[in-house]
Amino acid sequence: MRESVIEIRGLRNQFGHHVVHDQLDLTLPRGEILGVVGGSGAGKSVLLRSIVGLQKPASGHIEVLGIDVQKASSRERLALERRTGVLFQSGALFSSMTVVENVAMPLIEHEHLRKSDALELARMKLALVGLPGHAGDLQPAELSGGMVKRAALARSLALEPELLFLDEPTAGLDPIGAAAFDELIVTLRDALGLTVFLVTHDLDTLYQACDRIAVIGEKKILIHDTLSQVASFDHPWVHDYFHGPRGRQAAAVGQQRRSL
Ligand SMILES: Nc1ncnc2c1ncn2[C@@H]1O[C@H](COP(=O)(O)OP(=O)(O)OP(=O)(O)O)[C@@H](O)[C@H]1O
Repeated sequence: MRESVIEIRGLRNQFGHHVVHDQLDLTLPRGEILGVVGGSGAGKSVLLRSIVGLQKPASGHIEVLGIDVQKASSRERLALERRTGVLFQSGALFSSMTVVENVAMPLIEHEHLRKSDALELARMKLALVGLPGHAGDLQPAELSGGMVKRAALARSLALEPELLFLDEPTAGLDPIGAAAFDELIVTLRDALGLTVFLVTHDLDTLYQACDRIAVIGEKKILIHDTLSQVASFDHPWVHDYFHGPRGRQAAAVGQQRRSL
C-alpha cells in the first residue's frame, strides 16, 4: 500500500440548509493523478477548497500530508502551503508584474530569496512548463490562454510542492492546447514525483492524464476507481457522461493513443 497524501473521512459541507457533501470519504495515494468529476454544482470546487483549507467543513476529518487540516497550527498551515501548489481556474497572475516576476514572487515571499536569485530560479520553472525564454519578460495580458495556464502552473510549482491541485486546468483551451497541457501534467508528475488532485469536466483529460477517477454525486463519492471501472459503473449520470457522444469520442481517441 502506498502512503496516502490526502485522507478524507465523513466530510460534511453545507451553506445554510444546502448540504453539499455528506459522509464523503476519499483517499489519494502518493504519486497518483486523481481526476475528480461530477455534474455542475456537485461540489468539486468546494471539495478542493476544503482540502486546501479555504472552506471550513461542518464536520468530518481531512488529513493532508499527515497534517489534520482543521486542527493545524499556523506553523503547520504554512508548512502545508509550501508543500502544496494550487492552480485555480482563472490562473490569477498579477497583471502589474511580468510573467517571471509572478513566478518569482512565492520564492521571495516564502523562501526569502534575493530578487536576482528568485528571478533566475523562476526562469527555470518557466522552462520546466515549456514556455519559451522570452515569455518571462512579457506582461500576463500579452500571453495566450495556454501560456497563462503554463505560467500559473510554473508559479504553483515554484516552491517545489509534493501535492498539486488543479481546478479545471484545460478549461478555455483549444483541443491541441488542452492535449499538450494534459501531457505536461503527466510529464511533471513523472519527473517531479508529484501527486495531483485534478478537478475537470474534460473527458480527454481523464483518458490522457488520470490514474484514477472519483465521481462526486448525491453529496458523496459515488465511485473512485480506474477509468474502465468507473466508465462501466451503473449510475445514470456516470452512464450519460462516459457514454454520451463526447464520452465515446474521448474513449476512441484514448484507445488510438494507447495503440500508437
Ligand atoms: N460560498 C458559497 N456560498 C453558498 N453556496 C456555495 C458557496 N460555494 C459553493 N456553493 C454551492 O455549493 C454547491 C457546489 O458548488 P461547487 O462550486 O463546488 O460545484 P462544482 O461541482 O465545482 O460545479 P461546477 O462544475 O459548475 O464548477 C453549489 O450549489 C454552489 O452554489
